Formats: sequence, structure tokens, C-alpha cells
Amino acid sequence: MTPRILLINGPNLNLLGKREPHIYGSATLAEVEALARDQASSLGVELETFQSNHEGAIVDRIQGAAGWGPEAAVDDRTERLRKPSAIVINPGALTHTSVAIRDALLAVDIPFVEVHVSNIHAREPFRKHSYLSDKAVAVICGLGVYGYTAAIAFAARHLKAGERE
Ligand SMILES: O=C(O)[C@]1(O)C=C(c2cccc(Sc3ccccc3)c2)[C@@H](O)[C@H](O)C1
Repeated sequence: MTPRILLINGPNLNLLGKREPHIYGSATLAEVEALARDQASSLGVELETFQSNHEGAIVDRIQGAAGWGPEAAVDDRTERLRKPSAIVINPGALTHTSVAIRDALLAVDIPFVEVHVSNIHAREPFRKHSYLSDKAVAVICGLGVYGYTAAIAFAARHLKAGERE
């Protein structure tokens, strides 16, 4: 079955390209998602995207990836769970505050890559801490929107390597 990656973007990332282009670049979220989808497709991987400004909605979507809660990812035609094999997540500001997202990611036990458009370690002190990084398979930050394509490429290779084992 074709590996699936779930790309999650958190609060305010719907504003990508519209504000603070000097920090977050000029690409819109739609352009970023298209870039990521092209990258996934070129590697034979399916990509599902989700963006929310609400912590609980993100937790619900992560739980849904494991077939739990209101957002269970079920295939309409076959009722099979379309569970992602990996998650790529840019939690936005929730990176620095959300134990709930950390707990949800640990609960579903799906490998995840943490992505940040900016280099959070070169910014304000409060952005230097992430509640996710110590549990992430990889953390990519400061590559701009190309961090997403790097994360997809890494996740796809990680999945393919797992298939071969
Ligand atoms: O660099 C990132 O990708 C990051 O995850 C993304 C963030 C982010 C995402 C979207 C918007 C903003 S700030 C903003 C608000 C309105 C308009 C433009 C930018 C920050 C920060 O909160 C994080 O600290 C870092």
C-alpha cells in the first residue's frame, strides 16, 4: 500500500506569504502544500494536508490518524483506515506551548518530523524551546519553505527504509 504522510500546519500558518515575508518568505500556505505534494508524489508517497489555528483541532486530527476520536481517517469507499505512516508538523506558536500536541503525537506512536520555516534558535528566547523536538525523528528549521520538501523527502526515505527491513 502506498505510504501516506500527513502534513499538519498550526496557528497563523494560513497567513504564510501574507505577513512578515522577511521571516517566513513570500510563499502562501497553498503554494507550500503544493510544493510538498509534488515532492511526495515524486517519491511515490501520498500526502494529506491539514491546517488549523486551534490546538484541539490539531490534537483531534493527530488522534484521527490512529483511527481515534472525531477525525478518524476512514476511507469512504472501503471503510479502511487511511492511516498515515508519518507526520510532518509545523505547530507554529504551539511548538513552544503545547503539551497536548506532544501527548497526542506520543499516544498515536506515528513517527513525525518537526519543521519550522524560520530558524527558531536564532530568534526570541521563548521560541528556542520546543515541546516536540526531543521526540521527533528529525527537526528541520531555517530552510524557509524548503524545509517542508526536505522533511517530506526524509520522511519518505525513512518509510521506504522501514519497508525494506
Ligand atoms: O518558523 C516557523 O515555522 C514557526 O513554527 C512559525 C511561527 C509562525 C507561524 C505563522 C505566523 C507567525 S507570526 C505571523 C502572524 C501573522 C502574520 C504573519 C506572521 C509565526 C512561529 O510562531 C514559530 O515560533 C516558528
